[in-house]
Amino acid sequence: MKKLPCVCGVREVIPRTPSMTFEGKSDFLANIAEIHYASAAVRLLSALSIKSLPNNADRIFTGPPKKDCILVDFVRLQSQSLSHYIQAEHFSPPPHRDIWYNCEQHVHLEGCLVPELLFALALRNNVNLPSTDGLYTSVASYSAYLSRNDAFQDLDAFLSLYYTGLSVLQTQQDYHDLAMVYFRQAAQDNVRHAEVFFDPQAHTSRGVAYETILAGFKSACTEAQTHLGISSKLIMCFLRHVPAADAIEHYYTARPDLLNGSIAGIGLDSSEKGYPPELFQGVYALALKDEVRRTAHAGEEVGPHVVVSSLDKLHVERIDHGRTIPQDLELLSRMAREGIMVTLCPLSNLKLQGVKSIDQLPVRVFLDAGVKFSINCDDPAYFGGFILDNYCVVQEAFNLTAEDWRQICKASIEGSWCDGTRKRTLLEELEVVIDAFNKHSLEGVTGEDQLKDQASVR
Ligand SMILES: Nc1ncnc2[nH]cnc12
Ligand SMILES: [Zn+2]
Repeated sequence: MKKLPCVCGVREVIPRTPSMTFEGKSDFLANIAEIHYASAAVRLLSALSIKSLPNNADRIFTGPPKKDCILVDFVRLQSQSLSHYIQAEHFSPPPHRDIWYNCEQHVHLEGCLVPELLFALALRNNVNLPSTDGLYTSVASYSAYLSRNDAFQDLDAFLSLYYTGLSVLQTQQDYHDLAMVYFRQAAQDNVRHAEVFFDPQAHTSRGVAYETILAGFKSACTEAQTHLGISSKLIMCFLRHVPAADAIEHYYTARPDLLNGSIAGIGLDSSEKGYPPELFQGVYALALKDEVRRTAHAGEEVGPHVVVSSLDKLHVERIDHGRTIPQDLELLSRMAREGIMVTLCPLSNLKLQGVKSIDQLPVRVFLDAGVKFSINCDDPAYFGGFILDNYCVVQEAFNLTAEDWRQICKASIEGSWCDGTRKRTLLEELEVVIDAFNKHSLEGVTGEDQLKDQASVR
């Protein structure tokens, strides 16, 4: 059997030869020469229940994948048995991979605190992570951490883990590093414009200055633009479980940045049950008066009435999640009529038990009803993947056509808060990739040819 030159942690598999197969775990591990990219290595070892690195793969690299490597879908590795996964037919990339040219509007930067950064920052800042629930037992307890991620009962169970981990974030550099985890992956996933959430109250309540958080995130946005070509906007979210007066106080602290565009708008997140949108009418009225952009999480765990209240009482321009919208047919047609975009987060809804399977999400319903929506990753460090993983699971569940994807990618650009010039550029670029895809399809290029093309580009 051919020796693998290297294994990389991304979500698609490019076989060196279409016939390459492995007999099982031990064969697979025996043929890894190097594991490249720490997060992937950690996930791989965890997926295979391996406690330490195999002898012949004792070098772990960080940074972008090398060209000469085998790319492995670690996300699927976690959910399927290795023997199932390594069948040759699972080695082809999704057919529409090339036109997944996208914008993302629903990702929490705090939700990008991947285990390797979490534990590195705990060391860097001398933070003792709690071990009472057996979760953070040592700086090497990645597998405990990952297995916890697979067992969230609901949103609040996840949020308790999410807020606990934030204690490692202390300096401007920490916030910069956190945001760069997202932007680096986004660049690999073909994200061209990203609107990213952050929760200032979750940090100021621990004594971190608002200015520290903002400076770290802003410098990462600048780096993403300069080095990765990704434009971005910051959206500050208010925490529903914290009294609304605190949201108003934070609004005034951030107001100069909201008015000068350093922060593009406001959002509302955290526990949905028991904290109706009405509680936050005051702060949203301030934003409306200041002509500051507004969005809110609604319809993630609770029914469509919270979406209606968010529209009517908070005057939001977008709905984050909106999974339950189709339960109210009048609301469904209103969303289409008023062109209000929904930022769906498939893997998040799956992991937090909102749906039993991805095909229960309203992807086809929204497409047919003309509701604009984008596909997003929410908290990728916790839910098993970044944006492309979400695109992959949607494709698997709904078997969408190139035209469906065109509609989704177009909506994700049109529903963004970037200016008209940037939108036009992105829309033009999208048409170029779709034209190339259609031309390829007409010419009858086979999946295998596309695979070869992609492998040679890398
Ligand atoms: N999925 C989610 N819902 C509500 N608040 C959040 N904060 C981070 N992720 C969230
Ligand atoms: Zn969210």
